[in-house]
Amino acid sequence: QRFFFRDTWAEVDLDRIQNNLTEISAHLSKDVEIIAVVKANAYGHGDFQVAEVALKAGASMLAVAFMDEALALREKGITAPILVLGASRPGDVNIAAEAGIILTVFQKEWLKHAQKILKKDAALFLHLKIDTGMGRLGIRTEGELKAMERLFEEDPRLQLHGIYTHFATADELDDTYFNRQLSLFKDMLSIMNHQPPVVHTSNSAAALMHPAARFNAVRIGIVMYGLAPSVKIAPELPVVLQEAFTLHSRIVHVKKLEKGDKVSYGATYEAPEKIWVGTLPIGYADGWIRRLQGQEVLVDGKRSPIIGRICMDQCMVRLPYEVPVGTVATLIGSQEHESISINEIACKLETINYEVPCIITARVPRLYMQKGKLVSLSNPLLDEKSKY
Ligand SMILES: Cc1ncc(COP(=O)(O)O)c(CNc2conc2O)c1O
Repeated sequence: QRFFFRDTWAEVDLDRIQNNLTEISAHLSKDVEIIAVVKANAYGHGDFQVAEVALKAGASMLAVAFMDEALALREKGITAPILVLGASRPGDVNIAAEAGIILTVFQKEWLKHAQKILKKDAALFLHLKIDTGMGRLGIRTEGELKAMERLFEEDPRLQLHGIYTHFATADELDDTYFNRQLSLFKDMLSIMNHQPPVVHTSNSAAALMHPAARFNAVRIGIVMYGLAPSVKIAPELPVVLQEAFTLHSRIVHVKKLEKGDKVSYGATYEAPEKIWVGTLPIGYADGWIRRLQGQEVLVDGKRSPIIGRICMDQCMVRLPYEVPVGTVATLIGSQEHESISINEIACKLETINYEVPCIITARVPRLYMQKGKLVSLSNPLLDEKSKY
């Protein structure tokens, strides 16, 4: 395993990401564009690698959370349009304009400040965000909309390229609140002098469960990674998804404990009988947080519980029997007939599946697989310039 020196790694199956996206776009009508949401390092999967695959699979645009993520993709060679979904500073608009990055706007003052900063020949592409009930970012009144529209009409440097909103409950079975948001958005659209080129409201759940909300582009994140937007709608999804992210480590130490022997900080775990114990080089600084004590990992196809407190860089598991040092442990993924899904980890952590791949930190290298082969690897600790 060259280019990383600690035997813990994540594997990202790029074929699965491509297939998920192909499945989804086949389900949508062909006049609906896909905006691939690759923020937060593509939900922990690798922003550049996922962006490449998503664009190849037909996405026409990428979306990220803030400008740094957009500029990072540009520096890695991505030339496709990138929409920044979050807030940005008016002072940075020239950088965005020059890098062909589309910003989200939702305050008239921001727009007026940007006008003062923008170079005279700049072209700044903007998507106007409407807050129809998410309560996060966006204009909320028709008055704000008309005032902003006037600013766009009077200044050719400001290109109103899109308008969008975000649903708070698209992944729930009850669509009352969803329908209220959708109709508010349509009301706002209806008072505009003319509709911008790109109109989008849907995240994964809305794109798959609410065809009436598609307009001419959808913002696809979680289902591209093969994960369901929520446990509730998982059984209703009209496409088959394949999880793309797995997590593995190799046992670095094996020992037999006698009844009463202790394991890890606080000596909180006491061997109930003679047991075999393995040590894994993964801990809470890798995002494998302490709450995961007791979670099972797969060793030799058997579910093996993490015993004692999880340390910063290591944790211990109770082995089914003696296995050789170097045996692979699968923390997320499958071995033989057993599998541990991201959803199982999310349940153990009392969180949602989105959070799990996001919290696996950068010091866990990502290995990219295509057609079963390792095609690239990202290890921010030892990047391309490293001599190792
Ligand atoms: C504005 C916006 N559009 C689209 C998406 C993609 O959603 P999906 O992954 O469900 O398809 C997100 C994800 N935003 C978040 C996902 O988790 N927390 C968030 O704020 C978003 O914030």
